[in-house]
Amino acid sequence: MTFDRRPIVISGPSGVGKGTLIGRLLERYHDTLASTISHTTRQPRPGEVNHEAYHFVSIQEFESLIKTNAFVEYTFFSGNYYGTSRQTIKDQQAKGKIPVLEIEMSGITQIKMNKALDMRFAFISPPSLQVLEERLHTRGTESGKSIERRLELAKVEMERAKAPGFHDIIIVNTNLDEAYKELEEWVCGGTGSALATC
Ligand SMILES: Nc1ncnc2c1ncn2[C@@H]1O[C@H](COP(=O)(O)OP(=O)(O)OP(=O)(O)O)[C@@H](O)[C@H]1O
Repeated sequence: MTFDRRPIVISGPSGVGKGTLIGRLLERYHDTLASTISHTTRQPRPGEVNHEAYHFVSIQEFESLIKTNAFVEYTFFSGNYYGTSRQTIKDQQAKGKIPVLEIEMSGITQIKMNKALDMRFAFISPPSLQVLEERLHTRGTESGKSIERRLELAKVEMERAKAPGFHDIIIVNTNLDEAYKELEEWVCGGTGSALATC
């Protein structure tokens, strides 16, 4: 039996529940799936451990990595760089794991432009922008301005996600358990089944 070992890319607007869904997936399938570790130039938050939460680097280091083509995708957001290195994908594959990437829209475009990369893409959508706004407020991690900016970006992402074939699956996260089940089925089952152990 052959299994689909392609890296899994999960995207969606900020606050839609990606982190929550991916957390569940990785907890359940930790023997098979592993999240990649991004590079960032932002400061670590309390409790964030270098090389676990992120690879924290200086702007100079990040820019020199860009020049050496070290990233499959990177972006500059809110004054900081964020990127996924080729190395973090290889590291997880070397451990026999299927890499799971959580990235935003421009990252997907960069990955899709690179024909040498073969990944599969899931988009997590909120039921509505209003619900998304409520979740961001409830999470309590963002200022009013930051929520506004995230909602603006969400509109663009949701519009872009409608383009046929841009994502392999769109999961509407209305009910968390149902959205999780749909994600798990996509990861584990159907044609191009990813996991032997699901
Ligand atoms: N189906 C759901 N119903 C209600 N609340 C939800 C649902 N899914 C997630 N949430 C809540 O919404 C908030 C945002 O979720 P989460 O932090 O996972 O989003 P995210 O997409 O990872 O955001 P970011 O990209 O900013 O990290 C959290 O407080 C989470 O508990």
